Amino acid sequence: MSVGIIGGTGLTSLEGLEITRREVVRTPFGEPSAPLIHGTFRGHNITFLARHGHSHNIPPHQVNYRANIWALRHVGVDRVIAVAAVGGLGEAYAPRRIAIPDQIIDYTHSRISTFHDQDLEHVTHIDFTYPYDATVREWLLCAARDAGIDAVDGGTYGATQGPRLETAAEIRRMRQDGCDLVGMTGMPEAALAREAELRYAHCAVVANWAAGMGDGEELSMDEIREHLIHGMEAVRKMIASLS
Ligand SMILES: CSC[C@H]1O[C@H](OP(=O)(O)O)[C@H](O)[C@@H]1O
Ligand code: HPA
Repeated sequence: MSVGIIGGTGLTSLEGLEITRREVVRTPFGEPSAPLIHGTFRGHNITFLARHGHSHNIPPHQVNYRANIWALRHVGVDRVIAVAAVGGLGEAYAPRRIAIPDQIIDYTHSRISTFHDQDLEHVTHIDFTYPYDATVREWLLCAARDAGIDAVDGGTYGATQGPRLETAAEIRRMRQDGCDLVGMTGMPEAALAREAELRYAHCAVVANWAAGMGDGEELSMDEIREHLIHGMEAVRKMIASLS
């Protein structure tokens, strides 16, 4: 089994990964965000990819999601853990909490969201009723339990276009829609992974209360960064506890 880890904000490299090789993959869809980093981590073969590039210079709406997913599949990855920073919308999703969401609502637009748009002979509709892979979700939840981390099992991830954060009214609407978490990169990444037949789940790290939640103050990037440092430490522990 080969595990792909897509690291987002706060996780541009995986500390503790014993690197064996860096690989620049060319894809029919252009350049992935960064070279793939192959290595081993506590007995697992891991391929790490920095979603926003190693120097974090690619904003969420400009990530080449197709190239990233294609590259992971090309090198033989079969499970993908997508680590993502999110805002929390509900009581259970407070800053620093880890959540393994089970649903998605997609509010993004103008992103290329399929591998199938060049197929002139067939129209392909993938099933996406349950957007995350059940086995990878359970694997992550077990790892969290083993690491002593109280991760939330479930939640709906609302994917927004970014790169700006949301307005308080947008977050109120998202709550009414049933969103628990908000981020900017969950789609089309998850749908492309499904099209590519990769087993994919999200490990969401709550970096802040979503806009207008919490104490109603404006969002502070310093606070977000601080929460993320703690949250990503928990993610590393979880990855170290994967069975
Ligand atoms: C305020 S940080 C916003 C930034 O963090 C998330 O990135 P990722 O999902 O790659 O961890 C969010 O989607 C935005 O890109
Ligand atoms: O509040 C947020 N909104 C969107 N993306 C995010 N990523 C971290 N926090 C947030």
